[in-house]
Amino acid sequence: MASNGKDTAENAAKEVRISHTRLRGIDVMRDPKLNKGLAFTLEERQLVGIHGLVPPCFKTQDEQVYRVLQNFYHFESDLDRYIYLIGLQDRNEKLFYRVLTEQIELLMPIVYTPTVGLACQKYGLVFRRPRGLYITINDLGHVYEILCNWPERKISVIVVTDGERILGLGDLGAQGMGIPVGKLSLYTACAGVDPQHCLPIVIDVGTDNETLLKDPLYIGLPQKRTRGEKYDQLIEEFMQAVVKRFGQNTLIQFEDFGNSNAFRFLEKYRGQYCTFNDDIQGTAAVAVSGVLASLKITGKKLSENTILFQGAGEASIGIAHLLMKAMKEEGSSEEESLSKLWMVDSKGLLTQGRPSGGLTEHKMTFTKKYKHMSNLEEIVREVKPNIIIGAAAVPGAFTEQIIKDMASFNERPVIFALSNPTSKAECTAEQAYTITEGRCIFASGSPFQPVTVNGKTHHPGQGNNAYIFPGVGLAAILCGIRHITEDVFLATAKALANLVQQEDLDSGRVYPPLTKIRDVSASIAVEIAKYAYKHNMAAHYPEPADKDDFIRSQMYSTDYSSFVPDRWSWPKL
Ligand SMILES: NC(=O)C1=CN([C@@H]2O[C@H](COP(=O)(O)OP(=O)(O)OC[C@H]3O[C@@H](n4cnc5c(N)ncnc54)[C@H](OP(=O)(O)O)[C@@H]3O)[C@@H](O)[C@H]2O)C=CC1
Ligand SMILES: CC(=O)C(=O)O
Ligand SMILES: [Mg+2]
Repeated sequence: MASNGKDTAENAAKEVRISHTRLRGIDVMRDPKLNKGLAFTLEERQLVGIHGLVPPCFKTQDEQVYRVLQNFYHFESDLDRYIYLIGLQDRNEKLFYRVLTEQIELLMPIVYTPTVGLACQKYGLVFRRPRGLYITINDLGHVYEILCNWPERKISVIVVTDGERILGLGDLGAQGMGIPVGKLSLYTACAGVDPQHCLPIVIDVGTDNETLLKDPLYIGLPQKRTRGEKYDQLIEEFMQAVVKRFGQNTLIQFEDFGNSNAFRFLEKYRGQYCTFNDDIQGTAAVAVSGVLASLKITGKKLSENTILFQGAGEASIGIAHLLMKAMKEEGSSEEESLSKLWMVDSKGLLTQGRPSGGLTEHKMTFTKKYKHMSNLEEIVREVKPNIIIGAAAVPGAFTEQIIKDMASFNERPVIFALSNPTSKAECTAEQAYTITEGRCIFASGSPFQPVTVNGKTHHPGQGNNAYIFPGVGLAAILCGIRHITEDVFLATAKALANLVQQEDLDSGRVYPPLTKIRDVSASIAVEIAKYAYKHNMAAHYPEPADKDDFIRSQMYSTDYSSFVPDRWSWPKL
C-alpha cells in the first residue's frame, strides 16, 4: 500500500511476515502464492528443499521488478504483454501485484480496459491455464459442488459475469472470464483485497455470438444462450450456493450482464444478498463523482446543469438515478431533476409515446413530453446540454459538430466519453480538447494520453468504475455490510469528488491520478466504513475506533514473506 506516513499495524506486520507451508521442494515454487522467484534466501532454499532448483543467485523483489519491466517492454503487442502478465500472476503472485501496484498507469491498460477487451475476444488463443470457476447451464442442480471444487475456503468477493455484454464488445460468452479476472486483479492492486479471497466466475449459458460459435478455439459451451426460466434457476441456485459455501457476507459483484438481466437481478437480489451491479451502480458513482468535481470548475450547482446521455442502458440509467438523488439532496424536486436529464437510445430521444417504441420500464422515467428526434447532432443543438455523457458503445458518436456546439453553448463544456474499450469511445481526448480549444472538461472510460493545446497540456481523467468498486468492496468486506444501498454509492461519489485536488482540476482531471488509486480506494473505504457504522449497516463489531488505521492495516502487502520451519511437519532430528 502507498505509505500514509503512519506507523500502521500493516507497517509493523511487515517486519514479521512469515509463511508456514507444509509444501516442500518444487511444489513451493509451483505455488504462485509461495513462489518468490530468485528471492528465496539460501536458508529458505535449504529449508523447503529447493536448493539447486533455483539458479544460484539472489535477487530482491525490487531487482525482480526490473526484470519484469524489461520483459514487459520487450513485447511488441499489448496482447503479448497481457499474456506475459497473466503468466506472471500464475507464477509469482506477490511480484505480479507489486509491479501492478507500482506501475498502475502503465499496466492497468493491459490487465484492464482496453487490452482486456481484446484478450476476451481472443481468449481461446490466450488461454494457457484456467483461472476462475466456470459454471454452466448443464451444472444446474450441482452448483454447490462446483463451488466446493474451488481450493480456497474463505472467499470475500466474487465477480461474476455471464459474458453477454463484455465492455462495449457485445456477447463474448465464456471468454468474458477476462473481465472478472481483471476486475479482481484491481481489487487487490487498487484496494489491497487479498487475492486468495477473490473468486472470478463465469456463468456459461452459451453465446449468441455466431463468430465464436464457429471458432474452433472458443472455450465455452458451443451452443446458443439458454434464456428464461432455466437461466433464472441457475442464477438463483448460484446465489444460494455462494452463501452456503462461503457465507452470507460474501460480496457478489455482477459484471457485464446483458441489459435486462442486469436490472432484473439487481432488483431481485439487492435486498437479499451482499451484492451490487458494477455497470449500473459503480459506473453511476464514478460518473456522478466526475460531475460533482466539474462543478468546482464551472462554479454551477448540480441542478443548474442540463445533462444529455447518449445511451439509455445500464450505465446511463444508473448514472441518471444517482444524479437525481444528488440533486434531491441539493434541494431539487423529482420533477425539477428529471427536467434536467435527457436521454437518447438507439431509437432516438426518449420521448413519451414516441413512434419508434423501445421504451422499457427503466427508460420510462426519463421520457420527455417533447417532439421526437433521432439525430444526436440535432438533439444536442436543441437541448443545449452543459454536460454530455456517452455510454452507448457507438464510436465517434460525439462528432466534431457536437463538440463544437458544446463549446459554443458553454464556457467549460463537460464531455464524458465513457464507452469501453478505447475503440468504442464517443470521441478521443485529442478531439475533445482540440475542438474546444482546451476548454472542455473531459473524462473517458478507457485511458487517453495527455493532449497539448496552445501550449497547455491536459491530462484526461479516467471515468471508470475502477475508482469505485475496489474501495466499496474493501469496506463491505471489512465492515460486514450486508446490503449496499444507493446511499452508499452517493457517499462514495462524494468521497471521490472530495479527493480531487486543485492541481488535478488545473491539469484537466476530474479524478485523482491513477497513481494514487490505492490511497484513494482506502480513503473511500474509510468514508464508507464511517457511513456504515453510523447507519447501522455494518455487521462486524467491535466498531474500529480509528477506521483509517483499521482499513489500511488490513490491506494486502506485496512484500514476500519469510519461510520458517514448520514445527509440525518437520521430523525431529
Ligand atoms: N466507464 C465505465 O466505467 C463504464 C463504461 N461502460 C460502457 O458503456 C457502454 C454501454 O454499457 P451499458 O450501458 O452497460 O450497455 P447497455 O447495453 O445496457 O446500453 C447500451 C445503450 O446504448 C444504446 N445505443 C445503442 N446504439 C445506439 C445508438 N446508435 N445511438 C444511441 N444509443 C444507442 C442502447 O439503446 P437501446 O436501449 O435502444 O438498445 C442502450 O440504451 C459500454 O461501452 C460499456 O463498456 C459501462 C459501464 C462502466
Ligand atoms: C468498465 C466497465 O465495467 C465496463 O465497461 O463494462
Ligand atoms: Mg463492466
